Amino acid sequence: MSRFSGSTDVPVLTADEMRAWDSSTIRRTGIPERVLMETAARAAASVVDRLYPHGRVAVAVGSGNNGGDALVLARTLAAWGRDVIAVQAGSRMPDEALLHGWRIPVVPAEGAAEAFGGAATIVDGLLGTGATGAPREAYALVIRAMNDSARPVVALDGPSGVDLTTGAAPGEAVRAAVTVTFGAPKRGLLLFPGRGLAGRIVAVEVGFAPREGDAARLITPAWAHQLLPAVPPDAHKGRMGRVVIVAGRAGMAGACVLAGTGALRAGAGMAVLVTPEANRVIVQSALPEALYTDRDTADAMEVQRGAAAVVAGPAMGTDDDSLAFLDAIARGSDVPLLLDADALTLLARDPGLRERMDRPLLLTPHPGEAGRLLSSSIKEITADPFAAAAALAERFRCAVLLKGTPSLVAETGRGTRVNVAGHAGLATGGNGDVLGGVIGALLARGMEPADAAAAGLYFSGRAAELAGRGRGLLPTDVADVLPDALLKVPVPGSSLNLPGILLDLPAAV
Ligand SMILES: NC(=O)C1=CN([C@@H]2O[C@H](COP(=O)(O)OP(=O)(O)OC[C@H]3O[C@@H](n4cnc5c(N)ncnc54)[C@H](O)[C@@H]3O)[C@@H](O)[C@H]2O)[C@@H](O)CC1
Ligand SMILES: Nc1ncnc2c1ncn2[C@@H]1O[C@H](COP(=O)(O)OP(=O)(O)O)[C@@H](O)[C@H]1O
Ligand SMILES: [K+]
Repeated sequence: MSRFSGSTDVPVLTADEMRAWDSSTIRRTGIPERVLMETAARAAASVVDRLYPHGRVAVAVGSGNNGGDALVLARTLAAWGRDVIAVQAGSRMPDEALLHGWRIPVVPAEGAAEAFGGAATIVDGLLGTGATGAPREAYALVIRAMNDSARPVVALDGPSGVDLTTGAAPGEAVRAAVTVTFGAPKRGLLLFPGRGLAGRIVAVEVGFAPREGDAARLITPAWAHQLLPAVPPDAHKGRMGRVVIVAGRAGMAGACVLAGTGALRAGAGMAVLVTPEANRVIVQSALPEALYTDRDTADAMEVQRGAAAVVAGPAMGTDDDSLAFLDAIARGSDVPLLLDADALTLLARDPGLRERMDRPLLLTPHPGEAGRLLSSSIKEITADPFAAAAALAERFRCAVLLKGTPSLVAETGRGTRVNVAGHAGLATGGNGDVLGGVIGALLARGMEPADAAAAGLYFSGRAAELAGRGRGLLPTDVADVLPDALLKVPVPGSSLNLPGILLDLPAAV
């Protein structure tokens, strides 16, 4: 289960942004680089000592500052009484003065396999944010020895060989059990394959200045809960938001039921399901709390009267009749509109739909739908989802929730929000429908589209974590647990029980 500090603000940075933040902190605050390194390495030493308290620690040392962190960590653990050995991968060691006179045995890269074989735990201090391209030969040799050793590896800042901006691994890459990352999680740790290679991700605070500007940020529990509008004690159904859901062509009633359930479980005052007559008996039996409207005879303006938000698309169909109805819906009101699934395919076919509507808009594509909207391939979308989400937001002048691992929320002029709540048990058809309903309810409570999208992702992901059914999780389970996710702010802190942990994310399995 993901664990966070109480902070509302945890940036997610590219390697370049990290370096810029580094140097601006040093320039503005006068803190010496050595102090940042000392703080980072001591935090990592605490994690290593807490998780792996017994046996020898072999520390792989690169020639840059990531190697400097490794030397400080090695010296710190030695001073704490641990048995430590270093493996030198670069042609030179970082400044020996970092060892403060502690004598740590050092072996060359060729001795890595033996050194790792004789250790209980390995620390990867080869490459961090300064790496470019695939690890060169001596580094690759050490990385292979690490991965072959069957010992747990703790990576400093990131697993060496992973591009900390893109998550790509162009050559040999460390498979870490744990990554201790400094100051903020790096974007490349949250994107696959980097996410898979990083193992458990522990982000530690190391003394940076507050982060300004529009960098990407994590969707944290504290942030999501603080956004939720309070429920007035004298609430009535009219004030809690009426959500209109256009979903489910004939024979596809499930999408409509799931979206409606998501909306009501997330606290909507009323859900109106607009779906063909053929689905009526099913949706009314499955969700008697919702109102039913026959899509084939509905007037698009009339059906949106009194609505606070509209969700359109899940399994609604992509034929000409569906496009005509979507067009009428889009033009028929000015309350926030969420377009998902088939509505996105229709929008890709008729992008002019955007110009014909005048209302706050949120698109929630998966990479396939995003590819159709941007006329690019799924591969291009997933290679740089941050860029794809931003391009969609720009192109359609709206908020965009791009689904994936991780799912992202972008809007022009705002920092992208990154969701890390949830797990692969959500990869089941129907979870997108529940999510659409949840976001619809949040929109109906007056939240901004990008905020509603980000909060919807967090609360659905958190519900999936709380439901605890692993890969057997059903979308209805997620909906059932949603009220608990919405009610309870998780207690800050991680099982490491150390101060200064910003994020503690379990390994992706
Ligand atoms: N500067 C600071 O204030 C802080 C930096 N920190 C650490 O410093 C790291 C960044 O340090 P650097 O900028 O020195 O960069 P790195 O240590 O990540 O890497 C640069 C070194 O690796 C070599 N190198 C680059 N690509 C390579 C490749 N493909 N194969 C083999 N060698 C390669 C370079 O020639 C250089 O010697 C961070 O990841 C973090 O671990 C931390 O100490 C926290 C504070
Ligand atoms: N491995 C995963 N980890 C976290 N969230 C996931 C994972 N797989 C899917 N999800 C989430 O589940 C939802 C599935 O949505 P979608 O692909 O539209 O499904 P469908 O339309 O079939 O219901 C999205 O919010 C997605 O981000
Ligand atoms: K590293």
